[in-house]
Amino acid sequence: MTDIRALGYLRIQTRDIARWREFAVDGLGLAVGTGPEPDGLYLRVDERRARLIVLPGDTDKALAIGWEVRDEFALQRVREAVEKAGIEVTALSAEEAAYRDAEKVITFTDPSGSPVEVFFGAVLDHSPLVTPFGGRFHTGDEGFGHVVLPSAKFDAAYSFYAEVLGFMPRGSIRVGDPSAPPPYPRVRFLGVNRRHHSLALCPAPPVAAPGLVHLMMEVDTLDAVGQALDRVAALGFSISSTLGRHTNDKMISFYVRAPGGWDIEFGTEGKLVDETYYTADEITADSYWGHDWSGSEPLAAFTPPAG
Ligand SMILES: Cc1ccc(O)c(O)c1CC[C@@H]1C(=O)CC[C@]2(C)C(=O)CC[C@@H]12
Ligand SMILES: [Fe+2]
Repeated sequence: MTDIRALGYLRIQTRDIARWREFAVDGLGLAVGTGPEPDGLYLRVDERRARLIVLPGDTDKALAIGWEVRDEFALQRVREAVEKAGIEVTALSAEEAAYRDAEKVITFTDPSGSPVEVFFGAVLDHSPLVTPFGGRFHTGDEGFGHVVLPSAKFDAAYSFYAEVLGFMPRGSIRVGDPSAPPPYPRVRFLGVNRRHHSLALCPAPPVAAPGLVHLMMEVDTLDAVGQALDRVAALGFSISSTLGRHTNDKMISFYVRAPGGWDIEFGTEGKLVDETYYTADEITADSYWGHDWSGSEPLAAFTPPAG
């Protein structure tokens, strides 16, 4: 069992915060929340002040993947486990934790180089959540959603999340050349709660930015998914994958390119896992239907910069 309860938040940096606002608010239908940076875009989908924090900067990249634990004792156990694995951990000051709307936060870099924060004591916003198009997001015990991270040190990263942090393996899919001999490169899915996966690791070349393949957010109806698809398409955002239903979590989703070269997966009907009976299986198709990626622009995480 793991002390990690859920994906809590994602903080990113972008060169084009105005376009990000159009994308997230006018397109995906997230509510505008509040936060400490006057120029920051704080995006709210539930009773947390912000789940997705977008800050202006000179590159597009992930600043922090925020994982949540239940209390300070769990946070201390995580800290000890990570340090025992030989990774340096920083305990943030009370001011730095308040900046993240948490009571206590530790930070470290995972074996692939992704910036990780682990926190407890999320600060809540009890004001009514008014999303611009009435969309209702599925978070709660299942957390914010899932992230897919590129990894150039796949085996070390997988072992770290599964064996040090205690994420539960939730199966895999082979990727790359189907005629290549074993060992097969795989995307591996990992869960920390009843959401099928809160994290997936994807083998990738060593590319500096943005450090994200996608972030998945879940809404409560198929109509809300379709309406968001219509809006982002009308706003000129590139649809990376058509609508489809995944074979592992059974989610119906589409993928759209965010400013910065990575995707948001926007879906519904994700199936809850009963860990009592679950086994980590290998899926041989990503979807029962749909999910046509042929129109996708290349993901920055798989594309070394020119020159
Ligand atoms: C297969 C699958 C199941 C559940 C998900 O939430 C999900 O995002 C995926 C797709 C993962 C997908 C993949 O398996 C092969 C490589 C892909 C196409 C990418 O390059 C991004 C998404 C990746
Ligand atoms: Fe996904």
